[in-house]
Amino acid sequence: MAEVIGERDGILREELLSFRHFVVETHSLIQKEKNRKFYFCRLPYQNVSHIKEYAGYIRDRFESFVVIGIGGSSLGARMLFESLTETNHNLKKKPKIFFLENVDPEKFKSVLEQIDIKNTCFNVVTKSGSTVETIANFSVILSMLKKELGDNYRENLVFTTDPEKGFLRKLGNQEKIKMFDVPPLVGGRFSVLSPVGLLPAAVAGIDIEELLAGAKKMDLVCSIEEHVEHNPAYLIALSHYIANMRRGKTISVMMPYSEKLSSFVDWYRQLWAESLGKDGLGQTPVKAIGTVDQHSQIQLYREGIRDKIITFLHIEKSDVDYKIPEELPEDISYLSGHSLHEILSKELLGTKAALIKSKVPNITISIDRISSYNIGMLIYLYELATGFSGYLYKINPFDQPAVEEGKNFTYALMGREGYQEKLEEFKELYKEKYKIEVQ
Ligand SMILES: O=P(O)(O)OC[C@H]1O[C@](O)(CO)[C@@H](O)[C@@H]1O
Repeated sequence: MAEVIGERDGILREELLSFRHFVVETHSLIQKEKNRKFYFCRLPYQNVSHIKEYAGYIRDRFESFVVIGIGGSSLGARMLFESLTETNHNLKKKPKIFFLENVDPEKFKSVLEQIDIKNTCFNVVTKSGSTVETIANFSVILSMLKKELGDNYRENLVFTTDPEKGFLRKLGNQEKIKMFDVPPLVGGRFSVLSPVGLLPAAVAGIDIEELLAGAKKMDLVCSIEEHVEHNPAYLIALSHYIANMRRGKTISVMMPYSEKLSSFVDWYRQLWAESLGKDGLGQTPVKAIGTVDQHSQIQLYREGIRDKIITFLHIEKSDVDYKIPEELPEDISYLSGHSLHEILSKELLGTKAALIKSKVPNITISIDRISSYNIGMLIYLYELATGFSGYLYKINPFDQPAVEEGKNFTYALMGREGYQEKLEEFKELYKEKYKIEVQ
């Protein structure tokens, strides 16, 4: 706040409160939109027994589980897996879980080397049913499965896709493959609490009901409280908006003091970037990890260009911890008897103090521990903050029109039917701009 870091960089309480009427109006619009644009708000209330049941079957039957998807069709599931299972899950537990996102042959090879394809369930996740990377990875796997298993290949597949539209749904219907629905009103980056994220999470042994309970709790907090200072989602949205539009903080750094929350930031990056980056507006989300990036980025954050607002994620208690011995040489005896997690927390406090001294705006979100419930709360918090931000920036946070152009050129280059005109446009562009003739 301005009272701590001054008015040039900090937010004035009056400034926040001046949005009071806007917040009340937007709050009631959001409540009305919960069966339409804000349908993701309904996901915490769904019945998940069918997901749990099928996940149970997969857990009993397969040694490995591979999610084939990209963007909103994988980041959420990966975030749940990496934050809520043991760090070395794949070394200790079954089924081992993998993610095939990119079309990078090296990555593909490394996954293949760690699985026995006959004992692996592949979850192909794509809302549109046609994303190039997903369909390409899937096609290679499909031919391998057919070679290994003949007609029984179907048993090793489960699709998560639109309930009616798209190539994958058509194929699933034809081939009688087990399928789960992506709710049509929920876009990829808001879909982690649907089967997109819940099936892989349940297969990994995560308590998905607790996850939804946390999201419900956050929905409750944010539904009854329309006062800007008491609604955490609106507070996050407004403080970022004011920092961006009135203080020039065009970059939002998210810095968890926890390696396990690294992919929470990957998920947040898509949510914030793809939802709000429109009409020349938005804020660039950046990942930093405490304490590691203290030794890499903090010089810039404190004394470099003043374009950042920083969110720290603090975990109060760690499920594991290691104590530093009492008997240490005098030079380092200040560490005696302390623990690793204690140092992590103190370094966060130290970094925060240093940023405050340099008048860098920052927010701290504390959770008592990394649990399904708390991650459910955080997911819902950021999804709602993003949806609310759409009203602040006066943009539609639920589409991604600018992503399509690159996809269309790729289709054209890959020779997809109906994209001949796009190919001509591509060739023309290269000729004109780069003086390169493309064949
Ligand atoms: O689920 P799909 O349709 O494969 O899309 C994957 C991702 O691709 C995007 O459309 C961007 O290209 C994201 O919005 C989406 O999450």
